[in-house]
This record gives sequence, C-alpha cells and structure tokens, in this order.
Amino acid sequence: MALEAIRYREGQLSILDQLLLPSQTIYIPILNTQHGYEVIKSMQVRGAPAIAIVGCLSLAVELKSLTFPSIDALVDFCRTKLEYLVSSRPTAVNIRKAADHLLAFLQSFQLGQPEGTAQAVESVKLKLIEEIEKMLENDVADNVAIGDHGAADILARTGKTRITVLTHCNTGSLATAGYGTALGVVRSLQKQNQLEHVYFNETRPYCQGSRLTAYEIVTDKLPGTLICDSASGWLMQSGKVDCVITGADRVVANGDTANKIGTYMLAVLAYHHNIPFYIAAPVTTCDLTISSGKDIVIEERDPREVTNLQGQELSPKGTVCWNPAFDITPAHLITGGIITERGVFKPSQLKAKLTA
Ligand SMILES: CSC[C@H]1O[C@H](OP(=O)(O)O)[C@H](O)[C@@H]1O
Repeated sequence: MALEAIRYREGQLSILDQLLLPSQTIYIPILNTQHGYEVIKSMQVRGAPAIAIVGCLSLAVELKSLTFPSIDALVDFCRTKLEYLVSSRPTAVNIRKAADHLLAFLQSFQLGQPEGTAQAVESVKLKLIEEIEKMLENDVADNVAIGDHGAADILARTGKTRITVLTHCNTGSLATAGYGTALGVVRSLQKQNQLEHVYFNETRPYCQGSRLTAYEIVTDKLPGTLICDSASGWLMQSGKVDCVITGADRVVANGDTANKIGTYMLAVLAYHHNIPFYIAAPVTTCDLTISSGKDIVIEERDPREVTNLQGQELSPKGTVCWNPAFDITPAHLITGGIITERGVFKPSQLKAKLTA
C-alpha cells in the first residue's frame, strides 16, 4: 500500500514531506492554516486534490481550539483563512471550489441566526469540521470510480485485454487522499489483471515522476518503467503505448485543461501518433466558471527549481530560466476523453454532463 500523503487521525493532521521523498519519510504536524499555507506553497504537499484537502483540514484543526462570539465572527474568520489558503497556488482549482463550498455551507446557518447563542455557534463550528472531514473519504471513493471508469473505457476503445499506459507527473496516493486519478486508472487495470505496463515520465523540474510516482510504483510492485520526459515521443513512436493518461489541475467548460508542464507536449505527440490521450480528474477539478484555457492562471515558480537539483547547482550563475509549473492542453487534443467519477466524457460534452 502506497504511503499516505495526508494523515488525519483523532483530529490530528500531519503531511508527508514530499520534498524529502524518496530518501526520507518524514511526517510534519499541521496545527493551523499558516502551517497549511506554508506546506502547500513549498510543495511539501502537492497535487490538486491533496492541496484542497490539506488546506481545509488545516482550518478544521485550527478551529478546534477556538470559540467565537457569533456566527458572523465564525464566518468572517473562516473566509479570511480560506482566501489565504486559496492564494497559496493559483492554478489548481480544487481548493477554490472547496473554499466556496464551505463558505456557502456556513452562510446557510448565518442566514438563520447571524448572532446565535454560544451553543449554536459551537454547533455550527463542529458541523463545519465534519463537512471538511468528509472530503477525505469522498476523494478516495471518487478516485476508485475514476480508475474503474477509465480502465473500462480504454479496454473498450482499444479492444485489447492488456494495456500499456504512459503517464506524467504524480497523480497517485501522493497527490490525493488515496488511490489516485491517472494512477488510479493504472491501479484499476492492475486490479483487473489488465495492466501490461506503465511508463512514467520523470517530470522535470520537480521530478514528481522519478521521485514520487516511482515510489508508488515500487511500493505497490506495479510493472513500471521510468523514462526521461524527452523520451516520450520516441516511446510513442515504438508502438508500445496504448494510451496516455495524465491528471489535471483545472479542467474548464470547453474541456481545455491545465496540468503539469509537459502535458501539452505529450498531447501533441499522442495526436501525431494517433494514441488516445485522456485526462483523469474528479469533478472537484472541473471549473465551469471559466470558458476556455486562455483564462487559466499559470503558476510560475522559482527558476532555482530548474537550475538546482536537490541543492546541487546545475547551471552557471547568471543563467536566465523560465519555470512555468503548468501548461494548457486544448480540448481537441484530449482524444480519449475526460475521465471523472461520473464517467468518461468527450471534452465538448463536459459542461452538459456536469450540469445535467
Ligand atoms: C491528481 S494531482 C493533479 C495534478 O497536480 C500536480 O501538480 P503539482 O505536483 O504541481 O501539485 C500535477 O499537475 C498533477 O497532474
């Protein structure tokens, strides 16, 4: 069983420091939203679903030790903390959607009794904490459904009984509450004894593939091979790859998708080689408020993440570097479809299917 990115037991939250994997397995206690913000910003915890869950759980942990004079005061406190957490990383939408959901949840009580007795305020606070805690179980269940829907679609589309997958970045138990999204599809194929092989990209510069996905593949004894990002085209040209599946940080209304830098390159290569390209993501990663990918904010990170490798200077001082953390894959290149817990949808169908 792969390591847990998030540990939440008896109201205590800790996260696996993914900057230290695979050489060290260190869990960091998270006591409040400031800690939550810092570990998300530094990418000690990362992955669109995991970011949302850790951010919101850090609020739940902070709330436990606090009391509020009124429901208005509780709502104002939570709004301030959630907006701060949302500002930690701009591209993944999950934490934005989770914050909006929790604020709407709170406001449903506020309308009734903005002041409220001390007992009523405490009761609303505890209900909010329960609502946040449900995010953990919901995410794992969503990922298993994504995995099973994706496996069924690929088997039907290819007519094959054993599937070889190419994937990018880390989308497994280290990016979610468990099982994973694109790597969840790999796990479902393996569960059904229909995984021939999974090739996974190192995913420079953060190396989510060579450090994190490799960790999950080795731990779960999956038939996998690590490749350099630059080997992706040559592998596809070999004819070994039946499908390419990646995760997502934000899928917008027309199906355009933001994901780890290098995803667009894979989609273009897959299109050239006529290999189905899938995005695997829970509905919590879909943002119908944005009509197309041109309006998605792409996070740019410290160039030293490129010019340094685990503290080793790779490039001479003065090297100019551009380090976008994500890119946008246009819907027409997502030829396999968007795999969600509700089913696999053509990009053009997504909005209608999610609003039906
Ligand atoms: C299921 S994780 C989704 C997504 O998040 C990763 O980005 P990061 O490691 O920078 O948080 C990557 O884009 C994954 O595909």
